[in-house]
Amino acid sequence: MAEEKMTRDEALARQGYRHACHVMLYGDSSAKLFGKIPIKHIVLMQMRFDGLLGFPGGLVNPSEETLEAGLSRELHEEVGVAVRVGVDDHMSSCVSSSCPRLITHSYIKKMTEAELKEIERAAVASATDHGLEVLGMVRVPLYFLKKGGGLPYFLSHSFISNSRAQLLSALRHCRLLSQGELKEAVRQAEQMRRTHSYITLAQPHQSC
Ligand SMILES: O=c1[nH]cnc2c1ncn2[C@@H]1O[C@H](COP(=O)(O)OP(=O)(O)O)[C@@H](O)[C@H]1O
Repeated sequence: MAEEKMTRDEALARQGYRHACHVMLYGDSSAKLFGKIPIKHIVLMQMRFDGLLGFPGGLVNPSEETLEAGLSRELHEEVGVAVRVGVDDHMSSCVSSSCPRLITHSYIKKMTEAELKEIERAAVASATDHGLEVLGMVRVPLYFLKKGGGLPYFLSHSFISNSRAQLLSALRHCRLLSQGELKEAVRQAEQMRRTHSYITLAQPHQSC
């Protein structure tokens, strides 16, 4: 089902909708996998309590706080350190195709490799949600290995709501991968789904 996109202001003007705000924290990296495959970028997602992948964030009530203040508060609970997200970090808003009367807001925030590593440490050491709502932060592999390893396999996992689409559009928007690489990763992921029936690709999940 196609998603209905809108600006942040249009979203806030909608009556009778709940708002969910999630952020892709990312940055550049000089690390190399096996000492030879450049990682190039760190992109953080998380394994949620329900076994689905998604971004850090949560529900925000705009009548009580701004979307960004609410997202920063949720982030603190999930990653254990204060990460300030602002209006400038907003990327897109759309009506959820899987949850009735929910608008999902997607944010992106670039950080240094050291800051991202600190978040990964704190997410285990001090985040109140660790081991409960959040089972762990995960890095998105942005490289391609033989037989679909790397990004294609990652994309064949199951994702909450529209987070898979949010990931793809954020990777495109930030130019972390080319349009051709993204198309190829999606193509391989779809092929895996067809050929390996034990892998289930994200269907709209009713987790509202
Ligand atoms: O990463 C995401 N991107 C887009 N929507 C998401 C993501 N994670 C969760 N959602 C949607 O937003 C709703 C609320 O998100 P979440 O479960 O993180 O909030 P909560 O911890 O405040 O309940 C979920 O029920 C789901 O429909």
